[in-house]
Amino acid sequence: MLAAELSVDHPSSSLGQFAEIFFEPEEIMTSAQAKHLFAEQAGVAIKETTPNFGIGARPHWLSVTVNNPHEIMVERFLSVENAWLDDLQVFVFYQDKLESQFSMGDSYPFATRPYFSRFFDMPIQFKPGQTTLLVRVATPDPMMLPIYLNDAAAQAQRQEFDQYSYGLLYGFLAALMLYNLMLFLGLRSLPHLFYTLYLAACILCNMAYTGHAFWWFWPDMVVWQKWSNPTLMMSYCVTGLLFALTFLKTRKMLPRLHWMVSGFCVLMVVGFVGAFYADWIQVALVLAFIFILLFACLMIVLGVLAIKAGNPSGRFFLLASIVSMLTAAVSSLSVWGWIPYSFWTFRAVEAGTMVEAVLLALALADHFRRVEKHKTRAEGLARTDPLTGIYNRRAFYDQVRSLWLAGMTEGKPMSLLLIDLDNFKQVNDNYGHQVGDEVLAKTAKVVEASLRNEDVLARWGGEEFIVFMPNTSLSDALRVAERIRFQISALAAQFDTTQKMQLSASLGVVDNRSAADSLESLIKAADQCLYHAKNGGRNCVISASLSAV
Ligand SMILES: Nc1nc2c(ncn2[C@@H]2O[C@H](COP(=O)(O)OP(=O)(O)OP(=O)(O)O)[C@@H](O)[C@H]2O)c(=O)[nH]1
Repeated sequence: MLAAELSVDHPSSSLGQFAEIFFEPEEIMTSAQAKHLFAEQAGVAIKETTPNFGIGARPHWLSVTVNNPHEIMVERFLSVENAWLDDLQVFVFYQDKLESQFSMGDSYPFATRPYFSRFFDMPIQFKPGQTTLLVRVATPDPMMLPIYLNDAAAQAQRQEFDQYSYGLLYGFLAALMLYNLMLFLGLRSLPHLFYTLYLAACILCNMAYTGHAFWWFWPDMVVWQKWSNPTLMMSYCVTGLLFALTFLKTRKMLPRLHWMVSGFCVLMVVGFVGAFYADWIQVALVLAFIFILLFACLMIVLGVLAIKAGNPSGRFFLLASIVSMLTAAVSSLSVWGWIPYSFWTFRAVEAGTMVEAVLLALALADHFRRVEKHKTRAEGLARTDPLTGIYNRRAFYDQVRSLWLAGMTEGKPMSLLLIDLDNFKQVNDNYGHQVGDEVLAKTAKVVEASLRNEDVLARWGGEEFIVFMPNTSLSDALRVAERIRFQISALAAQFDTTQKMQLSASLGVVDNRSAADSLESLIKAADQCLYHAKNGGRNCVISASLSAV
């Protein structure tokens, strides 16, 4: 015997370091032939906690000798914690006699398993003394063999942790997925749809390779079970890239890369569909693994180039992709046997998926916030006069219409002022257009300073301003108008010009009682007053019911 024997008294023992191993020659062997070969020392001790023979390995046989030092029979669970093996046979020999045997794997319906679990678990009775376990594994998938012998308590503990941790993972991803679906339905934005699909593919892909999906969703569909892993891996990559392309707006910002990535996706999918129809599962698996590897690299390249092209949301995206790639690399390398397999290295990708999902959700939120900010700014700009910073004509109507209607309904007094700078053409001609602009901006400031918060001031045209004053009688409005006229005249002193500046304004003032039954007619009446003020010699206030003040 090359390997040490294992005692039943070590719960959660990993079988790898107690196993001898050989790979099966061309023809399928019986358990008796295999046992004979092991007896002739054809096996080698592997001394690794988790034996790993990579993708497409030939069927392997393992032999482990288990010692029960007690005088009574004890029960232990043999647990092969790899959910994707196609064919697993376990033979239990006691004193050279075959006591029991188990056949299971992805190529058998789930119901044939001796114990309902996502892994390959089986209860084994160990009689006093030595028992030999022979295990035969055949699968085109990565042949990684974390095999444990657990007592009932350790088995229950492992299962409990397994269930809680996957409950947390699926619950978290499903909640995020539904939330993004709602956002898509509400906002109709494609990145939210593809992110939802990406999360769905991510959950399903994880459920497939962890064996949950076979157990819960398709326990009798052995052919689909065989194809589910590579198919869902492909779906994961395709939806992830669709999300990246739409989210990073590559079609507009990085068109060449956009078409290259899209073409690559199509090529991979066509290749995969071909392999599916030809029933080349190994080709499909290799394609899926290559796609996953390139997918991780592409996501990082897309993130970097998007940031370079000036897309600020690319930062969260890049961070998410780096986390995802690093953790996926740890898990993949442990599955392929390039770094030691352990619970943590295998499940690193799941922790990475959760972090990635949060970062991508943040990326979407950041993108949404930027779009909203841009929209609000654009809306603000569309409503603001750029020179003076006050409302423009359109915004004036938007603001005042509802105030006017409310005032009319409640029978409140409302007044309106039209202010026009006098001989403004001369200001431009004498001091230049730039000084003219400054005069306009300062006029807006002094008028604004003379008003209450509820009054609405806007630039009505070139050198003309309008003020709507809710809850204001004509006499109050006249007082304000007069103050404004005075302050505009005083503005001239603020300009240090060689030739003393002459500045004044004419104002037309009306109220709803004396002048109008609609906002338009109120403005028209104020305009007429202004016309009279200009004709009357300028630098004065004319109201609808009063003569010049
Ligand atoms: N600097 C500057 N000038 C402007 C702006 N908008 C309009 N103007 C000028 O304002 C002047 C208005 O001229 P007019 O309509 O003849 O009026 P006015 O010279 O003020 O004469 P009255 O209104 O009759 O007192 C024109 O010369 C326009 O070029 C602007 O945004 N900046």
